[in-house]
Amino acid sequence: MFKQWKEKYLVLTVEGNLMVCRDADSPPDQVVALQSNCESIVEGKEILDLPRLPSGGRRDSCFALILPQDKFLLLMSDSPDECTQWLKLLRKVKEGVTSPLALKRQQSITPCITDREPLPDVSSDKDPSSPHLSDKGLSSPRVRSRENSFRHRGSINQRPPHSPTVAPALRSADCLRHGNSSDVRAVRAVCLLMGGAAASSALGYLNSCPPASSNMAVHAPEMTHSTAFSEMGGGSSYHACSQAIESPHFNSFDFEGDSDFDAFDCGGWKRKASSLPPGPVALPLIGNLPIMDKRAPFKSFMQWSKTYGSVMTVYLGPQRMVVLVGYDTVKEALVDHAEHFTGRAPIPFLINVLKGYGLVISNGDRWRQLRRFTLTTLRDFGMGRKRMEQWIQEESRHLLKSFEETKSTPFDPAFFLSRAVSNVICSLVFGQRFDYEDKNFLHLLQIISRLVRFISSPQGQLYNIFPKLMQLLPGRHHAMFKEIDDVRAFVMKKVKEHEQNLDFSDPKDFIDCFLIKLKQEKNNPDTEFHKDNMLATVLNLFVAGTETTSTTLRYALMLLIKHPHIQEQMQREIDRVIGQNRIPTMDDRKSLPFTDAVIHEVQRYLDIIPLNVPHYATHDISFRGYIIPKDTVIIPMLHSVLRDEGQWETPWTFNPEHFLDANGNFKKNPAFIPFSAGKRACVGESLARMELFLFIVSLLQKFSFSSPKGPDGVDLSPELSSFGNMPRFYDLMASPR
Ligand code: HEM
Repeated sequence: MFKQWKEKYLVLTVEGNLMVCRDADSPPDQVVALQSNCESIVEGKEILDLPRLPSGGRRDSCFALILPQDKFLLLMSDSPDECTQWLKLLRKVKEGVTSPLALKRQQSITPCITDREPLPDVSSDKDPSSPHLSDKGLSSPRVRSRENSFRHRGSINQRPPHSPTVAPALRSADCLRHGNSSDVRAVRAVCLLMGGAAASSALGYLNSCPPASSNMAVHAPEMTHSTAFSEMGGGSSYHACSQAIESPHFNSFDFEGDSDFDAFDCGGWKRKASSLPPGPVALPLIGNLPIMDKRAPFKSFMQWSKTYGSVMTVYLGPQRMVVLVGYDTVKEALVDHAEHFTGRAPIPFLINVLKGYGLVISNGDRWRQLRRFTLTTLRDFGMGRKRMEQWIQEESRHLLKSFEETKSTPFDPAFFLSRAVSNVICSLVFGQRFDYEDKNFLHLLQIISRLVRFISSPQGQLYNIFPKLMQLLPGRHHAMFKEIDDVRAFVMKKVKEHEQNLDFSDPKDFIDCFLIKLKQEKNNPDTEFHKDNMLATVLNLFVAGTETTSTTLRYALMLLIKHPHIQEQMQREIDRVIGQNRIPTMDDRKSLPFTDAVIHEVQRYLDIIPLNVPHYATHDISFRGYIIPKDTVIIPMLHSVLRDEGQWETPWTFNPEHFLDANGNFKKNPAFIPFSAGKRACVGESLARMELFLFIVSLLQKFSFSSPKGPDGVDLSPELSSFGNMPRFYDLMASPR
């Protein structure tokens, strides 16, 4: 399994063999014949899936030797400069431009980093472009302990470390490491990535292994410090200059004797069971469910990641999942390696509801076609633009009126808010808004709310884990599926109406555009523009465009009631910039930094989709030294980013200062990703952000919000916390200002 970067000693022999040693005194763990056994040498910037670097490590300090059979040796030097010099030297030797023997002849050959004090002649002759040994390396305790070293005990190196005259009995005089000390060019090298697919590469090579062995789990007891060379399958046979180098074979070695196989023949990055990220022990069929917090799985994931790290394997029932934790990891996956992390997991409940179609749950070409079309069409209809702003301003007017009608009496704001928010997406998709008194509209909104709550309930999660079983058992999911049929019937009715009234030269909304596309593509056998995808994508937009934004608004008001001083500060800012009468616009946002910061902080603190919408490995993915096998569900955990202690000053507190600089100006934070990130990120982000800003500013301009139970009576803890963090229902009072 992948463990960590480790410091290793590299020794370049005059024969052009690069020996990888544990330390100055150990026999080589691996030998690479540069000219015959190294296919190429690549720089860090060319390595696509460079595993996570240790603190202070740099991509441009890394390089890899590509070996036969998809194996490679990944190395990192202390600095980019040193790396460049290593590359120069190794390439020269590999390409035969500089013969190692010529190197030997140049007393100044470098890297001149010995495991003893520098020789007097070295510095004077030294090639200025050569890597240097840091002082730290010279005084390394490992170096100084050589008197007790393995080599010293063995029969090979009987001479004092500095004696240039003692010819070692069992060494080749041409070995830079073991030859005449004036030739010694043992190098304190570099960090070497140990373990896992990433490191495995050629590390297993040792001629002391029985050549026939292909066992992946061969211990190398002969490699321990207490073993003499002579015990290693024959005296000098370990030596880089020996015959066996010509016919290398690869095996697994547990270099540390801790049963954690640092290196094994894994064929490059290819998957082996042991290259899966670590995670808690899982039971057959039920996986980690018995130890998981069913009401808030993300809490268990956070807890486990303290033990298993930021990339871990978890089993939700029989389903293997890889959970990505923390800003660095999630960003690296979704943004830096977007092409690998864009897949969507099959979500049984949604597949059932959507009959397998539509943007949200699709992959491959279907997803690409639908996503491009959806984004373009939403933009054409003004998403993120002036036209959309006007629709939201218009809807705000209706919302304010409906609040006014409550006459400062307590009411549950949930459906007031969802009617307003939904009408914005309805204008885009259906080309119409619905009256707040429209009973059918309210019925649909209630179903959508129940649907999202159901997915976030333990029962909904159970359906997604054991769909076939749950289908056979009685339960709320059956009622849920029936209710969703009502929403589907509504959408179908709207599609029919659109078909009857369609004007090809003047599309009025998303459905019109889809119908036109459908006609244009009717002779294209590969088209994804058909009725099933249309129905499902319209359902996606209707549901996603309604519930997330309205729940965020509901939670925003809850937080403002809980923190009246923040509410008052926002009102003061709004009064100063906009006044009480002018309709708020998006242009006002830059003049309302405090308000903007509060809205961002509401989203961060609410953390509405803590686990993200699950992603999927549609192929084997190599990531940070692990292999995420095809068909693994991937959870790029938004909660872990929005609460990342390295990114936020007070991650567990509602604190608008997170988005303000010392001068009170709005300050961005890259870890603000409630809409996720990368190619699969929310398509409605700009619409949702516009709605949140315009609705909240309009409401605060006209009302003050309070709770009949006072600020302390507001319970911010979510009622449900699996797929979504669902805030509790509550009553508020809207008092006109
Ligand atoms: C506060 C409001 C919203 C939040 C927090 C939110 C969040 C998210 C998140 C986390 C995802 C999953 C991204 C991923 O898989 O990496 C997503 C996907 C999606 N969202 Fe939103 N969303 C919001 C509003 C909206 C709105 C208004 C719409 C409608 C226009 C919308 C439509 C979608 C769609 C269609 C997807 C699926 C995209 C795909 O699979 O390619 N969302 N959203």
